[in-house]
Amino acid sequence: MAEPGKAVVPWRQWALANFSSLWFVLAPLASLLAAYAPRRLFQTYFNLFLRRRARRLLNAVDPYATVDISEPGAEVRYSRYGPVSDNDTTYEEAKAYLSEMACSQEDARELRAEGAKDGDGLVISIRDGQDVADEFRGVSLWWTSVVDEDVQDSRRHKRRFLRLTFHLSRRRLVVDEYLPHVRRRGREILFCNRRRRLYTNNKSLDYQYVLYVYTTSGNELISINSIEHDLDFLRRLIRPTSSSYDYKAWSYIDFDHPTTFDTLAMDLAKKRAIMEDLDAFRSSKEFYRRAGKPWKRGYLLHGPPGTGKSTMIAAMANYLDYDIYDVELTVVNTNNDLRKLLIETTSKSIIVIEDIDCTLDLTGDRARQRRRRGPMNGGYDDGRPRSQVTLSGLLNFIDGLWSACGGERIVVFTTNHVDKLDPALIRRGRMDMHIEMSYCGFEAFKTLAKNYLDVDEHELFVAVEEMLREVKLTPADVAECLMTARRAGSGEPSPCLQVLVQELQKRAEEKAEAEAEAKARAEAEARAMAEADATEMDPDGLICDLSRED
Ligand SMILES: Nc1ncnc2c1ncn2[C@@H]1O[C@H](COP(=O)(O)OP(=O)(O)OP(=O)(O)O)[C@@H](O)[C@H]1O
Ligand SMILES: [Mg+2]
Repeated sequence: MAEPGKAVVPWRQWALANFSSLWFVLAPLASLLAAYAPRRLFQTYFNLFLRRRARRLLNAVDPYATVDISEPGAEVRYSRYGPVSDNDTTYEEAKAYLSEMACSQEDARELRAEGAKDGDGLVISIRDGQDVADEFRGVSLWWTSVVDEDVQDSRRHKRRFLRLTFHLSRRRLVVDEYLPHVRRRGREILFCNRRRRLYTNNKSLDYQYVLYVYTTSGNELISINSIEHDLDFLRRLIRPTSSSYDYKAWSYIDFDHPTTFDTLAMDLAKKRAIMEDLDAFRSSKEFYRRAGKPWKRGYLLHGPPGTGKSTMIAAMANYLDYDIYDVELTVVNTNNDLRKLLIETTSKSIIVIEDIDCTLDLTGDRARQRRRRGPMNGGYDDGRPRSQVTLSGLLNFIDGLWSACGGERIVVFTTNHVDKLDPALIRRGRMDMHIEMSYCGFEAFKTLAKNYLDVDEHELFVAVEEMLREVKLTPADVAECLMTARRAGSGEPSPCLQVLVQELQKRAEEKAEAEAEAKARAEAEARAMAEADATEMDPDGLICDLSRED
């Protein structure tokens, strides 16, 4: 309502009267709208409509898509513990795949060669900017090596990519089938070209735990290495110091053992059975998957010292072309450390625990283990923390849930005293095949004679065969005899075999003496027992012998 005394001004009149002031407000707004709205409209329109159309148009002109596989390590990634190594192996796998292709294609003429990481070989790859064509299920694909100089990086880091170009309509085939095929084949090539390794575990970290105690005077650093309190509780509060970040669980050297199954001296039927078993294992990936079993197999090698248990492991590794992980249990602190070791092993490997009966207290007396260890830590042996690895930890190591990761692993235990081991440790399913490595038989001897003297037949063989039936000599002993004459300068087989025959004769005599002694001792004992029985039954000698006439 209008106020009394004041004329009613229509809004138009009011607007005209205030036009100049309104103009000042509206003009900038209008110009802003004029400038902004079309661009916004265009962008929306472009995004919704034109871009899609443009892409279609582009696809019609250029119907090819690309996938880049970049060299690892181009970007340094950081975790909260510091820089982390790039474990993506796709680039290396694709490079190995291309290397094989480049070597087999006549068109690929401009190649690059780099020294292989393992071994003396060269890795051939395509030169930057060069193309190599491939065909997969009738579809053509092209690979190019591309170098991208990262100008933002002050060190002008060169990033290399392997670029795969393919027709857009084949995208699913490339992603779902071709690239996995490239990785698989690349892995196989890398595996064949690599030098095999013999790993051994490093001593578990003695964590230098630190505890920050917040006090009124500031933070104090307290080392609690030897605190006899509930370490488990403290471990939840604290983290290991930074020295543990670069800790490596395994160290390795190139594995270059010359033993093969041909040079391994043992009963031929037994040897063949082992080789067939290994063959069956290697080719049974699908079977294990179907049967719901992790792809691994356990072998227990038992027998006296010097019968070739360690030699057998080398022969297995050479036969299967696997790496060896030699676990030294005494330097593994806890079951958890043991699990971590397992996780860091690769597939196609043999995990070995030698002399399992001697390494830890892993015999069946689990109650004694518990008493010895106490609830928290294993105490100390010679000032070093005693390993807390338990039988159950080891059982889990062999066939717990973690053991299934990776697949294609062989576990080998060796022992001189199979009877000392907990039956749970060596039951079938854990140690699937029990192999007894025994004293040297004639067949094993013939293998050693071939290895050391390069002879298949000799007149002394008959004598050796006869004596080996009587005398127990380990293959290590036989090998030593055959080597003795060689060391003395004779390369001829006869002197070497003579040494062996003499050794066998000596052992046969010792055996006969020992047997005679044992027999005499047994007879003496039997006589003593008979006399003692007689005295017990007739302490006063009253019973007379009626058969006697006087
Ligand atoms: N069966 C075998 N075939 C060929 N060589 C053998 C055989 N057994 C032993 N040798 C020879 O004897 C040496 C010792 O053998 P090896 O270390 O394999 O015995 P082992 O059974 O592992 O003994 P230990 O129980 O003491 O560990 C080997 O270096 C090898 O030269
Ligand atoms: Mg051994």
